[in-house]
Amino acid sequence: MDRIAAPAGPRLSARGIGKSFHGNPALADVDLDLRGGEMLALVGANGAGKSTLVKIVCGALGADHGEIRVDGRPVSFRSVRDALAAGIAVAHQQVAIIPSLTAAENIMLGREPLRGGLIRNGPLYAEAGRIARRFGIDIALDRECGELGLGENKILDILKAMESGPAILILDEPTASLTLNESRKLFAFLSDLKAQGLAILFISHHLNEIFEHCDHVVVLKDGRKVHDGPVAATTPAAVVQMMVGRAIEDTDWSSSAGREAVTLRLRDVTIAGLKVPELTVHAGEIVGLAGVLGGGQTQVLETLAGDAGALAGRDILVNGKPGCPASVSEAIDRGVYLVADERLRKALFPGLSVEENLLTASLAANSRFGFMQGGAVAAAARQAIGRLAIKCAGPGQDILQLSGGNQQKVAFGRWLIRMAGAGGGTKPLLLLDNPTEGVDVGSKAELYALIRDLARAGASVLIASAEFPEMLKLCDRIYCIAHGSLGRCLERTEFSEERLLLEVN
Ligand SMILES: Nc1ncnc2c1ncn2[C@@H]1O[C@H](COP(=O)(O)OP(=O)(O)OP(=O)(O)O)[C@@H](O)[C@H]1O
Repeated sequence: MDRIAAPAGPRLSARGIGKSFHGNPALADVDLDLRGGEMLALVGANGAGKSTLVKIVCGALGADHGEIRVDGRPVSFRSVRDALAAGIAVAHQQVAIIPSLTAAENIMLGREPLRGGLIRNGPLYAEAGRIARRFGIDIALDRECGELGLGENKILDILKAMESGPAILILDEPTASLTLNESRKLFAFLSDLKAQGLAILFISHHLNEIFEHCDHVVVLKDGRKVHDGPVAATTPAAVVQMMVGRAIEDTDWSSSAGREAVTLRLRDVTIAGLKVPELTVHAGEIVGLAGVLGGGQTQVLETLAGDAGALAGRDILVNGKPGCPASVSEAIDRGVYLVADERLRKALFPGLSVEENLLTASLAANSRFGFMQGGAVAAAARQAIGRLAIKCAGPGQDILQLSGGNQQKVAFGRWLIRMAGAGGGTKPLLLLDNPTEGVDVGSKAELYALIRDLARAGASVLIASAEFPEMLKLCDRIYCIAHGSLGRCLERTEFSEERLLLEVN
């Protein structure tokens, strides 16, 4: 940990960094300075080049141009290991924690004290305890990580990254799926690390976090740096303007279409241990499910989308039809469309192109005698790419080459194409699980407008989001999950973040 003692100059300097992919520039001439004891926010719209810059700085990707210095000395990284040896550690968005191991075992993973080939538990717990105390962490070290909250797992993940004693820590969207309480714990931890002299590079789409916790902000737009200055010298509105080139209204996106027929009704059912005494959604309505992470919201949405087998119960109506769909294809035929969380694991097909991913739910509608109708297919994909402003080299690009936020838009676009193909007959029931994770503020507002317009045109929407402010903006009503049961349903007049937090804890 000695490396943390900060020198006067920047710990990390990048100069003139450039990178193109197949001739398309992702970064052009970017400079960045990061000092010890500073938390620097790197922001930009989806596809602006943030992850590419981080990958270059941490040795995962080579730059075409430019120079990186650590403590004033030029460095050349050929791997993440090289960057780690120079004192640069990264904690990625997805936590690399093994749920079946205890907190101590995860902290010590790969460097367990051994005797005769056997792990020595006493010294393992003693060393894990020493590390936890060193960073002021108060987590039960003998608990299995699967029983801990995501926020605690995120802190453990960062603790693991701290094991090499880095002077520079890079955090790529660390709060993307954390609730407010979990984010608070994480920021308290980061603030301690900063006080100890660590230099932190922080990527986030949450401007409130940046203005509350960061010292400096660098804005990227289309691969170029367009702003670099102290957070105290700017405003969220100015940063948004620089990122997306326009102001974003902070508005109410709820449908307020008036309640029509009930399209979704569950009464007295239990879904994966969560009691649901009653849940209703009307056509034209946007309804939220608020809970702590792992509260059962995902299981409710996946069950309704036919992804968890049949659901027994006498009073079940899903998109206007009795009973719960027993399979995903039955749900899709009923007009029940799920935008799943964890996009790369559940919502997208990693080996396929943007176009193929967009069309997977509409193959039948776009084929004739078993053959895909090339023209219709290409036109539908192009339209979705345009409507959602998906930044890609073209429809044939591999989905994995898109930035995270743009991948998320593809997961959404698939259902837009399906809805267009299905015509106006059956109105859809949209099930949205953290639908804007990793999406930038500008694109978020566009997705909110789209969801509201779909609801106003008669769709029913059920949404779960770790971002409570998102649900407060979008929903007409919100059900709160507490103590293993879907409980109180708040009307818009009762909405506030504090109230939601009180109801779900
Ligand atoms: N391996 C790759 N091959 C081709 N293009 C790529 C590759 N990696 C990134 N890109 C492109 O580089 C650009 C910048 O992407 P990057 O992931 O750095 O954006 P980002 O700012 O991190 O976006 P987000 O907020 O969505 O995560 C995008 O247009 C992306 O499609």
